[in-house]
Amino acid sequence: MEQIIVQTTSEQYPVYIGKDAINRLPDFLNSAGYGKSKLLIITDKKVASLHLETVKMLLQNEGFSVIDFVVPEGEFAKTFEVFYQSHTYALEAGLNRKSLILALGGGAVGDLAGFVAATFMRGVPFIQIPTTLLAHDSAVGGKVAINHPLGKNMIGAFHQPIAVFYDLAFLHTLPLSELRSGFAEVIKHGLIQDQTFFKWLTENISGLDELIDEQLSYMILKGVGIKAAIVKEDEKESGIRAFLNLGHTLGHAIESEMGYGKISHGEGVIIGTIFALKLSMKELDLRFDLPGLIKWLDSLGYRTSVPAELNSEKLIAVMKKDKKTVTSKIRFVLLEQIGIPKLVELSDKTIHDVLVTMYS
Ligand SMILES: NC(=O)c1ccc[n+]([C@@H]2O[C@H](COP(=O)([O-])OP(=O)(O)OC[C@H]3O[C@@H](n4cnc5c(N)ncnc54)[C@H](O)[C@@H]3O)[C@@H](O)[C@H]2O)c1
Ligand SMILES: O=C(O)C(=O)C[C@@H](O)[C@H](O)[C@H](O)COP(=O)(O)O
Ligand SMILES: [Zn+2]
Repeated sequence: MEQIIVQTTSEQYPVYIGKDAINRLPDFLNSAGYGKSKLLIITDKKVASLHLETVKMLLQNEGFSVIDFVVPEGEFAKTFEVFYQSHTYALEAGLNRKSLILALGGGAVGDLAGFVAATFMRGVPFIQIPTTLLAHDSAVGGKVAINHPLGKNMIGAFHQPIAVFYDLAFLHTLPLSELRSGFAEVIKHGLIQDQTFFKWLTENISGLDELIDEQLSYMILKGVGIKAAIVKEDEKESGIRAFLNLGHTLGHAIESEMGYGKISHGEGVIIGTIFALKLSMKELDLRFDLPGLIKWLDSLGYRTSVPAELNSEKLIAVMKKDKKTVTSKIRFVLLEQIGIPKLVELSDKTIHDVLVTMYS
């Protein structure tokens, strides 16, 4: 069992990572003073069918009072409607300010449940119990949100969990497509902060269907470590936290233009990352074997070009609403070198000229 402490300006919390990490939950709750609290597990339909019973039984056997609210899978959970329904359920079930919310699932469940926790009676504590590879990123750092038709994660808050229990056994039921989505954020963490780790990934990961626990655990520890270090310096994205957005400017625009849930978050991020690397080579003289990277990504089953049905002008218009953008120019995370990111504002013409090369 590994433990990483996340320290922000105002909060400090543990991330337990490993097999059987979930077994630590009852003791944690008792020692943190939640022994008598009503616990609300928010999870999605798929995760409920696979893992809800395990978590509920663990808590009920130790005498906790636990209820659950099951939401639709994926981006369908990150809507106003489901957000509202979650609040209605919590109110009707008699949750109060001493209650605690547990997010059991991937990033979509974590983002929704965290935002419900951030807003229920002006804020109650919550715990992340990630069940996807992607959630090594989403469960740490306190960004919680739902989507708006005009943009990804547009309605949200910063609300740190009080703990994260990352039990690798939950990941054994993940389909290949979800491992692929999650691995995109692992690659991102290497690219923005750790050249050696990025090189290790390209040299050691040749198929996502054959990942073993040791590799998963190594990647999660690295990713959480990188994220925790960035969030420690800049909890609310006034500076370096924006580097965690590598590939997301175009990635989010692709997700919202295709319709949330039509392409996974990670697949959008990979296309956005290739775009950011092309821009970096043009604007910052980044020296990088992009054909080699694309070949590797292709072999892992990623889409590496912008879907043909998406209009480049419309994508640029959507990117203008990106949260990083504060002037008329869109702001991108680019790389001066692998491991050395930089925020750069670019003209529409520069963006357009490179974007049109992103169609196959
Ligand atoms: N808050 C953040 O910092 C942050 C960071 C990265 C991504 N995100 C958000 O996270 C979301 C994507 O995360 P995700 O892919 O983990 O989300 P997800 O919750 O949508 O999970 C993906 C799919 O996998 C299924 N699933 C989850 N765990 C499973 C398991 N153990 N076995 C089988 N199936 C399982 C879910 O039912 C769902 O269908 C996006 O909305 C993205 O915007 C947030
Ligand atoms: O934690 C962060 O900061 C990130 O940017 C992590 C991203 O992987 C994640 O997708 C995040 O939700 C994007 O945030 P947003 O502010 O661009 O919506
Ligand atoms: Zn992301």
